[in-house]
Amino acid sequence: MPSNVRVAVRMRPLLSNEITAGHKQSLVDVNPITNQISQDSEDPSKMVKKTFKFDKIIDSQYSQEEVFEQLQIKPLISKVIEGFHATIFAYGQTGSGKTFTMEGYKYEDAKTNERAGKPVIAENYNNGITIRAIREVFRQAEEYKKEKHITISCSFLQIYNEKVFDLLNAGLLKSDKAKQNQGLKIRWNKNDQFQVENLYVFRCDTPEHALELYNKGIKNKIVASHNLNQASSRSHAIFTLSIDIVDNAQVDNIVQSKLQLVDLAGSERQSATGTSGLAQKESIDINKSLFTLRKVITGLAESSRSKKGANNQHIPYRDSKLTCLLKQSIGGNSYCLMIACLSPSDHYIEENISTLNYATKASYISNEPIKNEDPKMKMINDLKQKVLNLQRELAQANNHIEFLSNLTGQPIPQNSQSTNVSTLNQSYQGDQVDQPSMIQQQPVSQAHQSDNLIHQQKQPVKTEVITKIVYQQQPQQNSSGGSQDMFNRLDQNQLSQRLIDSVAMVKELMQSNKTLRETMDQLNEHNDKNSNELFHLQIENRDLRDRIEILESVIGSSTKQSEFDQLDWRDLIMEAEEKKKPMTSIKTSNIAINEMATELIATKKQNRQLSEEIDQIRQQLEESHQNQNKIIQQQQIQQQALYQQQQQHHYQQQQMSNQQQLMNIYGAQNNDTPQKRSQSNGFNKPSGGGQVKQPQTKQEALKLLNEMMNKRVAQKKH
Ligand SMILES: Nc1ncnc2c1ncn2[C@@H]1O[C@H](COP(=O)(O)OP(=O)(O)OP(=O)(O)O)[C@@H](O)[C@H]1O
Repeated sequence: MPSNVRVAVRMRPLLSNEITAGHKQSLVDVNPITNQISQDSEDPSKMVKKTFKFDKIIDSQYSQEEVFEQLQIKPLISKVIEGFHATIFAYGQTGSGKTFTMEGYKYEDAKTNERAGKPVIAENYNNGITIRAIREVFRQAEEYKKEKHITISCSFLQIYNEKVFDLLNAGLLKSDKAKQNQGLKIRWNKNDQFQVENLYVFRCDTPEHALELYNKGIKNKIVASHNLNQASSRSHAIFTLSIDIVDNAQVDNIVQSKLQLVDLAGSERQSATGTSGLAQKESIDINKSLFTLRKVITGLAESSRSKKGANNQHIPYRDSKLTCLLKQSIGGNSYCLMIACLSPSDHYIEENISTLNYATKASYISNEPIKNEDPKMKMINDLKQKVLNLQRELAQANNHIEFLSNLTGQPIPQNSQSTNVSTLNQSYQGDQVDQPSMIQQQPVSQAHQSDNLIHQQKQPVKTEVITKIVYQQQPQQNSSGGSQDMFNRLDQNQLSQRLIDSVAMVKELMQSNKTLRETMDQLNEHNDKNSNELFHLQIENRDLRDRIEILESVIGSSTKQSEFDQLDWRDLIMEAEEKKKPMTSIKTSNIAINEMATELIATKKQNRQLSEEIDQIRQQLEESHQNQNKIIQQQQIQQQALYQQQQQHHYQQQQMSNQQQLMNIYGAQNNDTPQKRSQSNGFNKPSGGGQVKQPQTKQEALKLLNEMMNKRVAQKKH
């Protein structure tokens, strides 16, 4: 049965900081009795009031508990326990109270509770819809315990800048990883649903466990918003409770449903955020999801209102991650509740009107909630029904052949005898299909055939030829009451022609039956193969994720190399496994743990050997460095000695050249030929003819030269 998106509006009180900043209560008229809300026009000069009507209007006086009651969330959860999907989402501008409505609790309080060893999220009047809904789901599941076996799991994700982040996979939200993180992929699965790949899903046996996970996700949301420089108002958070329901009376009857609780990003317009140009483009990208959501709401509302119907209009679900994930909720097969949040401040009249407009559009959207049977079981049941129908048709056809054969006195064809039908039936015994009583009949006498035909007439007979025969024979039976009379009246040629037609048709029927059975077998085989493959892949995937998580927690807890070396790997893995245990539905087997432990111990050994080798190489390197240094020192000493020798040599040469000059000068004074000077060493004979002392040092030579110069000057003067 179609069900429109239910829309409620919640107006929060004026906040103290808004009063301080001079905000005033806008002229908004909220009427929870008539469920009408009237908001002033955006342009005060026009003095026009816009009035909207919704399923529920909640003013600022309502407590969180009253909101939960008034929005009839308990009956909605009953639908989820029956097997229907449901979504509750909060929409509105930043600061309008979406998070307060959905979360409500203070994360700081949860931290204090955790430290005190208390349940992290305690009962509190401020608790929002998500927390109350989690408790209610578990309460109702407990109520149905005798009739149904219910398993509850949860997941928590965030969409920011068109990337999907797993809020229950803390490893990927660390600062460096969060920035590189390309986000999880969304795929279209065989059940006609969008599904987030590799999203952690935890089985929860108690509401406390689910709340613990919810709180963990909120904590990770805060961490991620810090690491991604993102404000909470720019990301969408979706907490999902998945519920598997098995009917105790009919174990084949497996139903899977989910409850999505969504806190959307702030829906303020670009003009209100004051961004322009590049910043505006970035802002649009960040909120592409919200932009597309509005397009989807508008498209669905228009097609609901137009006579054409939704099928004729393209709804751009695929344009954003958020709308992909909300496809079933908005215009799909879920029950849906939208909570439009408003601020009473006169600064936000325009935003409020925009929110109310979209809320109105959403209220036109019509969903078609369906019970979500397990697709595999549904297919098996459909196929069983098909087999049953085919068996009926075949049995009817065989009865006709018998009847016609008896009429003409021909032997009954082998493949149409009832014994064959029975054999065919036996092949389905394993499926536990109730066989129609008619199929089990042995060949009946001719006199009973007419009764049988009347009985068959009540069955859904699809083949044209059988219907024709039944119609033709019925008046004859009524008028004459005997088949022999009818035989007499019918032309024998006509009869045999009909018989041939009937046999051909029956053959055709049997052939199509066979083909159908083969197709069904192939389908079943294919289905089994796929399920098997999927199952193995899921196990492999889960194992890998478990392994990654364990390794991450082990490596994360040992940052120093020395600590790392001293770790008892087996203990650590067991410890990490133990921590993870209550959160995951499937435990890693002991064998796998042992294998991992052995692998890690081997790696550790190799690490040690490598470190020893590195140490040896390092030592050898140091020794060779020392040798090198010694050689360099020796070379330096040798170089210095060489340099000194060169200096000495240079000095001697200089001295010699000085002496040579002196000798030249001296030689010139005495008119000596260079030969003579060199022979007599230039200093043997003074000009006065007396014996002159040969100068031994430079000073003596200079002194001598001075004396000679003085003498010469004196001679010239004279
Ligand atoms: N019904 C309410 N009663 C009292 N205080 C409220 C109510 N609703 C919201 N508030 C307060 O208003 C402030 C803004 O609310 P909230 O953070 O829930 O807005 P929001 O729409 O989720 O914003 P954002 O889009 O930035 O996440 C908070 O301080 C919150 O405590």
